[in-house]
Amino acid sequence: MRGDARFAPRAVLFDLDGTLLDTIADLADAANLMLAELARPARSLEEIHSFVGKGIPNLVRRCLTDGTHAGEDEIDAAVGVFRRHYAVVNGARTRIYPGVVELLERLRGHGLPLAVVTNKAEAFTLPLLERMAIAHHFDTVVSGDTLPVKKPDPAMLHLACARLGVPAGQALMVGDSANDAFAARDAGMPVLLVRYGYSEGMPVDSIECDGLLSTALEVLDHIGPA
Ligand SMILES: O=C(O)COP(=O)(O)O
Ligand SMILES: [Mg+2]
Repeated sequence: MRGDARFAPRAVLFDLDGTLLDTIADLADAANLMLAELARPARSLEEIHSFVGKGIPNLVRRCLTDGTHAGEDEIDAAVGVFRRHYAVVNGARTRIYPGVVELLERLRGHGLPLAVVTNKAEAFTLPLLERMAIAHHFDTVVSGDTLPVKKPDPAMLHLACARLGVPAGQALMVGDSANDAFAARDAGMPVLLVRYGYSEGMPVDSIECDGLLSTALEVLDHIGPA
C-alpha cells in the first residue's frame, strides 16, 4: 500500500454504489419488499450492506441463501421480483456522498474524461445518474450487464478506457471494495478506495490499494506533482 501515492491520470473511473452514491437504503427497501413478497424473513440493513458489491443477482442470491436453501429457479424468479421493486424505489432514498459533486466538477475543470464502472445493471444505473443530477459529468458508463463479466474481472475497466481512448495504465480507478481493487490491479491501473463505502463486510484497510480516502475530495490529494 502506498498511502501518499500521487498520479497524473488521463482519465478517472468511478465505482457507483458506495463510492459516488449512498444507495444502501433503496437496495435494502427493494430487497425487503422482495423477501416479504416471497414470504421470506427480512434482512437487516447490516446484512444487506455486506451483500452489495457483485451486482443484483448476487445480492438476491445472498438474501435468499445466507444460512438457508433456495433453488436456482427460485433465485431467478426472485431477481425479477427484486428488479420490479427496485425500479420503483431506485433513487428515492439515495444520497450523493459529501464532496462528490465538487470533485467531479474539479476533475472536469482539469479536462479529465470521467467514467462510471459499476456492477449495477444498466436499467438502474442510467436513470439513477440522471435522478441524482450527475449523469452529465460522465463521458461513458459501463454497467454490470454491459459485458458478460463483472468486476473484479478487469474487462469493464478496459472497455471504459477504450471508450475514453486512454490506456488502462494511464487511468485512475476510485472505488470502495476488493472488486474495484482487484479489477484495477489486473488492468494495471492504480486504485484509490474510499473508507465510507460497502466492502462486503471486509475491512477496507485490509484491501491492497494505492490510497484510502475519508472523503471523495481527497482524490485531488493524489493527483498532480508530489
Ligand atoms: O451493484 C452492486 O452490487 C455494486 O455496484 P458498484 O459496482 O457500483 O459498487
Ligand atoms: Mg461499490
